[in-house]
Amino acid sequence: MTELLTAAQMRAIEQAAIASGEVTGLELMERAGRGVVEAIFEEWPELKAGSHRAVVLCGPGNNGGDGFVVARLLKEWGWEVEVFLYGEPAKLPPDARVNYERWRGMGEVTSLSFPRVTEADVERFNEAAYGLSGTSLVVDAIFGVGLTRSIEGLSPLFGYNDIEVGVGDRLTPARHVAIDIPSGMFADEPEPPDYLSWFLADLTVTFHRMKPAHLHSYTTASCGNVVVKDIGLGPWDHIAEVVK
Ligand SMILES: NC(=O)C1=CN([C@@H]2O[C@H](COP(=O)(O)OP(=O)(O)OC[C@H]3O[C@@H](n4cnc5c(N)ncnc54)[C@H](O)[C@@H]3O)[C@@H](O)[C@H]2O)[C@H](O)CC1
Ligand SMILES: [K+]
Repeated sequence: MTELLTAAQMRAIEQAAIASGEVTGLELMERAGRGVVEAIFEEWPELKAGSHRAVVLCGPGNNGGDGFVVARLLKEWGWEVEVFLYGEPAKLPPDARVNYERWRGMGEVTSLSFPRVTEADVERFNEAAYGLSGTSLVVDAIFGVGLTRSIEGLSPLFGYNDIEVGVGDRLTPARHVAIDIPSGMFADEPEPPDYLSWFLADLTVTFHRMKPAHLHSYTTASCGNVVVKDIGLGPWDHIAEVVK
């Protein structure tokens, strides 16, 4: 079955799987994070060797939770990883909080002011992600299928996608990976809000099945290459049929 799922259908499938007692939200989050790292190395095999640097930008919900898992896994792989949080640790949902704490056991988190980022935040983030620090990968784990409101207030943070990365004197654009969907897009809408025209991902890793947002291509496709990773929700797929 390959048709698209809405955010509500995805949530219903996830809740049914968890309610069955056969899997926990935390296990799903771990599988999601592993799927993202797998997709990164499939997309860019050159990143499997040598030491690399990633900047992970986590948001206030479980999409951010996936980001903390990805940060931990890349660090375990030997990468240098810098993590930013747009959100409040105390208000993270339980599974994201567990992964926040697991990450904190091995690395720092730079908090951005919330809910409105400051110019200083943008400077700090751009320097980490696009200064001469040789960042090879930027992971967008701010918002996923739970985005409910416009994020225009965050747009300064996203202006970065056309800044090239200085690695020595060789400028190479950092690779942008979006977890689940590029932040700012609404899962059920194939067209992004117009203020999002500047945000492009090179790779979007989503879970279980594609959502309407993944069909979107904005001049150059804003999701980039979309990869669907199985996180073991197949047995509950039929739940989608009873959700509007
Ligand atoms: N469905 C699954 O099987 C799995 C999903 N995973 C990941 O979880 C996210 C969905 O997480 P959720 O917490 O529902 O939402 P988000 O993380 O996308 O963020 C929404 C979060 O932020 C708040 N919010 C919404 N809009 C705004 C705004 N404009 N400004 C500030 N804050 C905003 C909102 O209230 C929420 O709290 C999914 O995408 C996956 O990445 C699991 O990890 C794996 C299984
Ligand atoms: K995202």
